[in-house]
Amino acid sequence: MTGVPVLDLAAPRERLVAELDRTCREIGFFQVVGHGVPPRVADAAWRAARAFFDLPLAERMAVAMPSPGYPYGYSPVSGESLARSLGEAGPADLKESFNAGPFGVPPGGFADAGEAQAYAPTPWPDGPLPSLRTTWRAYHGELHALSGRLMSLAATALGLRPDFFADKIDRAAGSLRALNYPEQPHPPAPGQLRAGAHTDYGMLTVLRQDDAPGGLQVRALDGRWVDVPSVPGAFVVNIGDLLARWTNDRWRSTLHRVVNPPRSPGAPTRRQSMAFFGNANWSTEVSSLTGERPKYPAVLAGPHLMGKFRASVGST
Ligand SMILES: O=C(O)CCC(=O)C(=O)O
Ligand SMILES: [Fe+2]
Repeated sequence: MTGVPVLDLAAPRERLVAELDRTCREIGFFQVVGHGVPPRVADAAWRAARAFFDLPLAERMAVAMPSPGYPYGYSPVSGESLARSLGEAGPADLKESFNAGPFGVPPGGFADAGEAQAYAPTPWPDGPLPSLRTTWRAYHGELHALSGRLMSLAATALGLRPDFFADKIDRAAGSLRALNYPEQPHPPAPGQLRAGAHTDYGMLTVLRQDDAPGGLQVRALDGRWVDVPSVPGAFVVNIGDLLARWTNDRWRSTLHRVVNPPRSPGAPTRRQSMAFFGNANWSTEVSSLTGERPKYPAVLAGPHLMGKFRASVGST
């Protein structure tokens, strides 16, 4: 398989799950159309994110992540190195982000302080941008529902009953992140990228991306970096480490990165993306569900994810 296929979620289920299994084994990425997320909900959240990044830095910093390792809020340019989550001493990424946690708290209290932190409040900007919170609430709800549908398809593709994951993701802290990759008036430092090569940590990531130069690339099985073109209205979906581990590596959590735009003066190169990170319930035990000899020891979903996140912000 060369490139990242586009799957139509409105296609017959049998064909869809066969294609899903194939692409998750071979490249771990696909794009989806026919997903049913209303464009006006997606566009409103997208525009609010752009307006947030257009605010003066002082106003963005007013909602900065309050401490290292705090999962939500604003992270300024060079505040994160995704390559560092893999233990590499990568230079800081040329991106800024705003990160929002879940919009409600699940019933029944938290298992431990880690789970409570996954539900920590998001520091929302007020005043100039009341719409960030309201538009993101609607978008978060849509993407939470879409990732539930994708997990049902995933279960079928893995030979499980369609609702296998339902009670393992129903109290998961899904988070929403908007990324802004600014213009690059000066050449980046050697090895410095918009986002360093990394894998995602959780179950599924559902990404909307701009059509701008300097975009997302995925590392194919043969080691080549493959562009993920912007398809209007589509979401890019990829498998995270936790789901790959759960499938005993039948499915791949693939390295990806965001490269710098070409240094062609005059052409606008600002790029935006929005990622929804779908997770599993904090206390769900993840151990091979393929029936083959497990390659990895069992882990609890939440603590495993939080450890990776902390490494990426250098707070371990
Ligand atoms: O901006 C993108 O296209 C990808 C961002 C990404 O991979 C991430 O935030 O995990
Ligand atoms: Fe990623």
